[in-house]
Amino acid sequence: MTIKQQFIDGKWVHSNSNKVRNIINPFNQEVIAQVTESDESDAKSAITAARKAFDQGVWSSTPATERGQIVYKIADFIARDREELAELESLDTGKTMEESRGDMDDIAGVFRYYAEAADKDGGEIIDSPIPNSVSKVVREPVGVCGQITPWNYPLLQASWKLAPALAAGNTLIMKPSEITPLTSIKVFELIEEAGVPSGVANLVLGAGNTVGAELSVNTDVDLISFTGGIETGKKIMQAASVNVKKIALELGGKNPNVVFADADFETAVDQAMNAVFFHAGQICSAGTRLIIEESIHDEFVSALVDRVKNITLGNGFDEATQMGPLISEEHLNKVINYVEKGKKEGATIAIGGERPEDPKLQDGFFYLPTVITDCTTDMSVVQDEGFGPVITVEKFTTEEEAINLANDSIYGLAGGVWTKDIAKAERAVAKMRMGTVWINEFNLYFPHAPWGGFKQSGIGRELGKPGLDEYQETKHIFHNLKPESMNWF
Ligand SMILES: NC(=O)c1ccc[n+]([C@@H]2O[C@H](COP(=O)([O-])OP(=O)(O)OC[C@H]3O[C@@H](n4cnc5c(N)ncnc54)[C@H](O)[C@@H]3O)[C@@H](O)[C@H]2O)c1
Ligand SMILES: C[N+](C)(C)CC=O
Repeated sequence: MTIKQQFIDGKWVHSNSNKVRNIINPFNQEVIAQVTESDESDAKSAITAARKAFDQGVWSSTPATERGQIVYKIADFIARDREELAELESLDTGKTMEESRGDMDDIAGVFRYYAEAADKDGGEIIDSPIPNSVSKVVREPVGVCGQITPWNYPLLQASWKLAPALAAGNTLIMKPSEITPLTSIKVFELIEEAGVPSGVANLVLGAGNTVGAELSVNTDVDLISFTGGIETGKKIMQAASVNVKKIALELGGKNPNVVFADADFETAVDQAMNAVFFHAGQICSAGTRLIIEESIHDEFVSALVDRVKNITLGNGFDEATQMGPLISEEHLNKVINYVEKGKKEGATIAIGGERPEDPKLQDGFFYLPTVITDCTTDMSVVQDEGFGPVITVEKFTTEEEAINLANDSIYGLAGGVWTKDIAKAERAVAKMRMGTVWINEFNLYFPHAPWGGFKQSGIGRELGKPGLDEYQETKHIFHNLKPESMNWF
């Protein structure tokens, strides 16, 4: 098996340690690839390359239109290699091919969006209050950017960082999750093919506490953009303080899905399932907290349970599969413990709550889609991010109670409301403390609209114009057209 390499200063190279990591298919635990395992010294080499490339101005002084054209080429190559990329993503994460193909389309869309945005900001002229002067504002790249991504949407989360950083003229070092690096490696081949100059985009592969920690603490890095868990986010924030790096954090969520009695019942049931069982619930914005109006609670739970019985678990490459495995044994154990804790706290397992018995699924990290009822807001299953195919159900009787339940969380990533009453929907979302709120929808995102969290779900925004702003410094240029002595001293 060829050992996949890191990409530093325009070259594919082995790590200094020469150590190798096996990459595992979560469906059957087969080794699907071997990658070089970077360490701090590799991260330092990549940072040096990115620093040099930035300081030489090779990319930042390339006209924005030209940068946009190169970023557009990356989008075209992703579209061209869609099937290969989707296969790598499904092998690596266990998600279905349909999901992976959808991800690749979204990813190409993100590169296109930022390619087009690259030359659209000509700065602005300020109406200066000082006579005989010109006051203008320009946007410049931040500098050297460290980018750290998680395993659940490996290339999608990478694209939200790579595309705006490149479009804005930065240099970067990306570190994908050590367990799902395959699509990121492939996209760096496409970045090279598109003609991004050497040293501008660098890829290191390896563990968070070595490579990721070096990116966070190194004073030659100007910005660190991280997507992942809240505890890692806190460590990165602390490390980044050493040189007051700019930080962008996309962290976890425990996302409420509020269903009022007047909602379109069938659609709300169907979408409540999509909200949580897509990618086996391993989605930051999964609608894991179902909050149902009491008058329809029993009927809703019963309809949900009936449909959950029919979810087909299996290999992501099998067209019949609706839900794949969890990412790893370690993560499976976390989900098992999370549900067991809920049981001890008095919640009821309406369906699921264990591993499947099907002999064909025993080599994979599968967990049954699970509905937990009799939940109260103080329970850990309601408050903690389980990150598995598990939905908890709470009841409410008044609009105010529904909103209070929805907001009762340290997180504030996303949430949804289902009702036919337009005024009620608008009242509800106005009070929900989350970065994204959906009315009669769940889990939708697109490149044009910003994404990010209130409260402990993060700092900053990705996607949309704010996603580009993260990678830009704002500079005010004041030009005195009639300089005169002040005669103050
Ligand atoms: N808000 C969002 O948009 C969003 C999107 C996807 C995932 N997530 C969150 O990601 C989490 C799941 O991902 P995960 O388990 O890979 O998260 P994680 O925090 O364990 O790891 C994420 C990345 O951080 C690296 N890392 C680990 N320790 C580090 C350290 N000390 N310093 C620097 N880097 C370090 C890892 O190697 C990995 O690349 C969930 O909480 C999920 O909600 C959030
Ligand atoms: C941001 N999103 C929804 C694509 C993936 C979250 O895990």
